[in-house]
Amino acid sequence: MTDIRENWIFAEKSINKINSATFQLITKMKSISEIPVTVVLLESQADSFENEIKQYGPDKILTVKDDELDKADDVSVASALSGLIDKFGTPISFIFAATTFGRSVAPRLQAKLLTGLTADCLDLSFEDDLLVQTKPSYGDNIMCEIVIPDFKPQMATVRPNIFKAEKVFDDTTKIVEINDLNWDKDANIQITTHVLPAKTDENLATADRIVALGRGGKQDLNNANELANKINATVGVTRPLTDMDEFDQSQQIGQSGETVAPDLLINLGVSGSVQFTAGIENANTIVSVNTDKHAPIFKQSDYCFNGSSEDFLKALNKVL
Ligand SMILES: Cc1cc2nc3c(=O)[nH]c(=O)nc-3n(C[C@H](O)[C@H](O)[C@H](O)COP(=O)(O)OP(=O)(O)OC[C@H]3O[C@@H](n4cnc5c(N)ncnc54)[C@H](O)[C@@H]3O)c2cc1C
Repeated sequence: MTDIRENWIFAEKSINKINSATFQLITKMKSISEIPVTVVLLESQADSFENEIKQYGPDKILTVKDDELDKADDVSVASALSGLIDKFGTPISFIFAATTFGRSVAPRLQAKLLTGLTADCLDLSFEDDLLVQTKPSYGDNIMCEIVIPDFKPQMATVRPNIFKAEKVFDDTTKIVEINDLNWDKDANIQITTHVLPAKTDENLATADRIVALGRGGKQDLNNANELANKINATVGVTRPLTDMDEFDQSQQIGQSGETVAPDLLINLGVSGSVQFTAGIENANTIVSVNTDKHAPIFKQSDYCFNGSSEDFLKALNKVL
């Protein structure tokens, strides 16, 4: 297979829109790549998501138009991407968002291509053509830099909301349309319809304001809900609270939950473990409430209230 001097990004689609993590990856790759950045987009004949993607300034978009592939499952998508590499050559790197879909497609493609993949990266950089992939390890206590010197494409999945997406205002993106890609259809699975998850209005990853409850704040759920309603915030939790009936895993913030980037984050009874703080690095203003004045969360907070979450919530709800 021939090598091509390009870095590729997989454009992930949620229902009827491009996942914002794709735009974040384009901005990041454009800032570190000295060679062209190409976005791979699979879409139906009627769609034109390339118009949205090109606002973020990739050098090229490979648009595969195929109504069947648009509805394909992760096994078939991996097959199609492998077919695309057969057709155009092996890029230097191929990057996916570390979403549920990206985490499923990327390793399937890696196995087909017999190359290396680093999952769940927090940062990327290049040393010439070598992609340096930074990811947390040992319970997030250290950051590892991983490289794949001997195989291509160098593959990585990157957590959403680590990088900021920025639109650009030049119109130089080249769009290449492909209408004849061969791919193996997975005969075992047929996707007949896409259904939006029930809680799209409370999506933590894109929420502007979050009230986060920890073990020290769980008894104040009613007051916390009242505050969240008043300031139009989404409620998130630390991992231990996902064992309670009131919460589920989709509300968990942190290393094994959501990475969030709100304008305002209010932590109530959250100690500030590294696994939790790994998910809040891009929050803008952090307010934390804790009865322990030495709680680690205070080190990462802009405003600290050393006291009980009950006192804090009652006082704040009263003035709002
Ligand atoms: C592989 C792995 C992955 C993990 N992933 C995640 C993850 O994604 N997200 C996550 O959150 N955790 C994760 N964890 C768990 C993590 O290590 C911590 O156990 C967890 O974050 C602690 O949650 P907490 O802060 O709610 O509880 P605690 O650590 O028990 O802290 C409770 C805090 O509340 C304070 N407090 C007590 N009473 C009050 C009160 N009345 N008012 C105000 N403050 C009070 C206490 O002083 C304390 O600081 C993971 C662990 C592992 C091993």
